[in-house]
Amino acid sequence: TSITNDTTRLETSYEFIVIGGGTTGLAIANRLAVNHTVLVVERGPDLMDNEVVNDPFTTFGTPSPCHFQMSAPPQVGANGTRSLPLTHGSCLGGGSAINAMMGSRPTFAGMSALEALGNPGWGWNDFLPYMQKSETFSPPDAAQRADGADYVRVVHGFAGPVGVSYATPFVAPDLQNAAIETCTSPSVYGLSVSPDLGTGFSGGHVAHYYHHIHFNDTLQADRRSSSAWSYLYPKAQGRTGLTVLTDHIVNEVSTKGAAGGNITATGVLVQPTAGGKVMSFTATREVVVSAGALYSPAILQHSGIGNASFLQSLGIKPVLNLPGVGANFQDQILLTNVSLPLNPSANNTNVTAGDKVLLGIVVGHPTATLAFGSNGTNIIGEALSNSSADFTLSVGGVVNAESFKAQASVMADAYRIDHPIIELFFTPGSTVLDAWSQSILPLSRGTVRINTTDPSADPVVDTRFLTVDIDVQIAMRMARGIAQAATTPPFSDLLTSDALAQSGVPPVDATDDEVRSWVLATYTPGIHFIGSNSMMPEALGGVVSPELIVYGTTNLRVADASVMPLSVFPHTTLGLYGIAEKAADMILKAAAANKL
Ligand SMILES: Cc1cc2nc3c(=O)[nH]c(=O)nc-3n(C[C@H](O)[C@H](O)[C@H](O)COP(=O)(O)OP(=O)(O)OC[C@H]3O[C@@H](n4cnc5c(N)ncnc54)[C@H](O)[C@@H]3O)c2cc1C
Repeated sequence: TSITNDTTRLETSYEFIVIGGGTTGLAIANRLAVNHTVLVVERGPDLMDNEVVNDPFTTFGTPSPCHFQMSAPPQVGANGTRSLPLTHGSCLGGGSAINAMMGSRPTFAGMSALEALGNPGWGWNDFLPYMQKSETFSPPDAAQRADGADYVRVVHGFAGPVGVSYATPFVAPDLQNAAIETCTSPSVYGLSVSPDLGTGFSGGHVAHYYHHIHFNDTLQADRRSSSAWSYLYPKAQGRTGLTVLTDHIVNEVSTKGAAGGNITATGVLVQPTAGGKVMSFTATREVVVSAGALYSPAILQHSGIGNASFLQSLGIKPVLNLPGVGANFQDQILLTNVSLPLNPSANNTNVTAGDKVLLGIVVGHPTATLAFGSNGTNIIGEALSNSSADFTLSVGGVVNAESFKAQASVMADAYRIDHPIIELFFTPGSTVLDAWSQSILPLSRGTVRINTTDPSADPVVDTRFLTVDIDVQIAMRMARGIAQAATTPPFSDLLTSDALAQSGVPPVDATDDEVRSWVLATYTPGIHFIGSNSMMPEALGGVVSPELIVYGTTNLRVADASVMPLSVFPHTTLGLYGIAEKAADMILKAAAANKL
């Protein structure tokens, strides 16, 4: 593999060009380069030797040279609006080089919803083998098992590049077991204990959680399993056909095509990230856009692919009128910074974790019934069905009301099976224990739009968080779930008696108005951006087909978080490796059949 930031010695033609050397892009490039020439263009640098990036315990908010924040239009707050910068990774590995490595998978119900939205071949049974292909799962050792960790062998992979393991050492087992027991209490969510949250079954479970970290010495010991440390850097992953160009941005995809017919991607225009001369590279087979949900729609728009009248308003000549580009953008929301002071007498129980802190070592997933009572699925189903599309349509979050209704309908069906509605997770600290809660399947939709023809400028990402009432109702339930957990033994026994008041979370008996105000004043982005080039029928505002080919093109694919039309990955990364493996498989099959 050649990794360089110098274009002078590069070939100018490759069979495949992958835009973005992030989570999905490097995984796809690795598979294609086994028997094809591939150029990856990555905007950020190669930080292979940077120990801040490599160390799995420097996570989430730690200053890192890969860590960037995009400013975004203000969103709803308790008393007006709030500014919520959007965090993303820009270096080899992309988001996987800075994320919290919580190793989450979708459920059977979630993948059924994705399939029902018009995506045959994307159900759980089709998708599981691709998640397995990407993974080397390290079963818990005897000590971890004694502390409660478990797994279900048949759902895991044991020969893939991505290391997935329980934390080693198994931090704060007393906290973990107390948190699990508390989540089984009817006064919290009444969850049942699961051996493994990756089986596809949800049904209201809580479990010890694994992370995408190479704790397994056969891969890379104690390194985060970023896509760079999984699919690129290890010697076993070396590919003579693979060239990775860092510190350069793709300005646009070059295309040719007859009017009224499908267009063909012929290559990309590239310039140094720091500015400089524009160069052209040719792709003889396909161009794959993997620049993530914030940037991939912007690249298509700069290429003349998007809402034609919008592009014309910026002076860009439309190549393809595809109004869904940049619509359907979504993110889960997070209730975070809930720091519950630790009871000093609990120190002896091994709850402190020093600086070896991993986010979310215990995760609970209540269903609608467990969160909202025995009639919960009907309450949520009706709320979804009755949600008005008007506001979302007026801001361009969906291209038509049918799209909003179709998405609400498959979400209601997913909840009817057993899909989790909320995630509650626990994180150890030295003097505090943190409880966090995250929404899973939001219905609010925003937009990603360029506002200049300068390809190096960030797009405008208008998230429209919590603009559909059902999302606010679920967020309020999330806040109440944290309050209940913090006051229910044995978890509460680990905390000071005034821990909840210290954290600022409204008490269990707070009024709805108090809870709503606190939620609107404190929520943050979940940083699981998706949807801005959604895989769904074109009539619903879809941008790519189930084969991930951009509608109206012969050989332009998008494969990254932007293609997910629904947030069925509670955290995105392990699912995205599944998307990468499936995309590579489809691309290689098409190449072998000489279709492209
Ligand atoms: C702080 C944080 C914590 C997170 N925690 C978790 C977690 O615990 N578990 C989990 O599963 N997920 C987590 N996520 C989410 C997950 O990391 C992302 O969803 C995922 O990395 C997105 O992958 P992607 O391939 O779509 O895009 P990315 O990984 O973002 O890759 C896109 C790449 O494209 C590059 N690029 C952009 N524009 C251009 C251009 N014009 N030309 C060339 N290159 C370009 C970018 O620099 C980037 O490297 C977290 C994310 C963040 C930011």
